[in-house]
Amino acid sequence: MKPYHDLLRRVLDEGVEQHDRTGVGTLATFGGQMRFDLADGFPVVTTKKLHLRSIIVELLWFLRGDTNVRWLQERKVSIWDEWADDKGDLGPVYGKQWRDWVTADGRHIDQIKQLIELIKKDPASRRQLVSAWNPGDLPQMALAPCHCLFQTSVLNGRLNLQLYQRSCDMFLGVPFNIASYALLLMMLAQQCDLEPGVFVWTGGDVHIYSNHIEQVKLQLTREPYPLPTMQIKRRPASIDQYEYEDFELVGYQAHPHIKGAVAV
Ligand SMILES: Nc1nc(=O)c2c([nH]1)NC[C@@H]1CN(c3ccc(C(=O)N[C@@H](CCC(=O)O)C(=O)O)cc3)CN21
Ligand SMILES: O=c1ccn([C@H]2C[C@H](O)[C@@H](COP(=O)(O)O)O2)c(=O)[nH]1
Repeated sequence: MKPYHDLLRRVLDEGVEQHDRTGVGTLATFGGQMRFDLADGFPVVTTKKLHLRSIIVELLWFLRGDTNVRWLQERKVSIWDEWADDKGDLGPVYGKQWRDWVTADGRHIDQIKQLIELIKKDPASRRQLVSAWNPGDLPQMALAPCHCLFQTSVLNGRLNLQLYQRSCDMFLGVPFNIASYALLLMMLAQQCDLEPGVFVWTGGDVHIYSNHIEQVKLQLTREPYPLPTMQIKRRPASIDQYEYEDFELVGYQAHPHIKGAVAV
C-alpha cells in the first residue's frame, strides 16, 4: 500500500488549509493517482485494521440498486446512517444510477449489465464507462457521488479499472473506496472470464480532515505488512448473485484499528 502512504504523506506535507462544507476543515491538495496491480495482492490498508465486512456489504448494496439504508442496517452496517432521512432513504445515489439510470425520454438503463455485455462483446472498446454523476438527479441525492465515474479496459486478457473520485477523505473514505473497487474489479473480471489486472485510483480534491491529522501521523509511523489475497469461493451465474459469504480475505495482517470521526 505504498501509493496510499505516499499520498497521505503528500497531503500532510503540501496540503493547504481549506474550510469545507462540513465545517470541520481539511488539509487539501488537488489531483492524485495510485496504481494497484491485483497480481501483487488485494489492496487493503494494513497500517490500521479495516472493517472489510462493511465494505463488502456496501458494494453488494450498490449492486442491488438499493438506495435505502435498511438493508445495510439489517446487516449491521451503519456507515450511511448519518445521511439517510427518517424512512432510511438517500435519494437516487450510486445503486440507482448504476442499475436504473432514467433518461430524459423515459428509458431505464442498467449500466452494470451493459458494461459486462460490452466487455464480453467488444473488449477493445474504449467506451466501457459507468457514471454515477447524473446532474439532473443531484438535487435529490443526500450526498453528491464521490466515486463518480469508472472505466474498464481489457489488455492481454486482464481487466483493468480506473476510478475517478472527485472528493477524497483520505483517512476514512479512501481505504474503503480502494478495497471496494478492487473487489468490483475482481467480480467483473470473473463474470467476463478475464484475469483481474490493475486498479487505478484517480482523485480530485484529496484531503485529510483536521480531526484526522494525529491519526494519520500515527498511521505513518507504522510499517506496512505484506498484502493479503482475496478469494471468491464460487462463480455466481451473474453479477447479481454474489453473497457476502462468497468472499474470503486470506492472510490479512494489520496494525490495530485507529478511530476517527466522520465529517457529516
Ligand atoms: N466525510 C465523509 N467521509 C466519507 O468517507 C464518507 C462520507 N463523508 N459520506 C458518505 C460515505 C460514507 N462513508 C463512510 C462513512 C463512515 C466510515 C467509518 O466510520 N469507518 C470506520 C469504521 C466503521 C464501520 O465499519 O462500521 C473506520 O474506522 O474505517 C467510513 C466510510 C464514506 N463516505
Ligand atoms: O465514498 C466516499 C464518499 C465520501 N467521501 C468523502 C469525501 C468528502 O470528505 C465527503 C463528501 O463531501 P463533499 O462536500 O460532497 O465533497 O465524503 C469519500 O472519501 N468516499
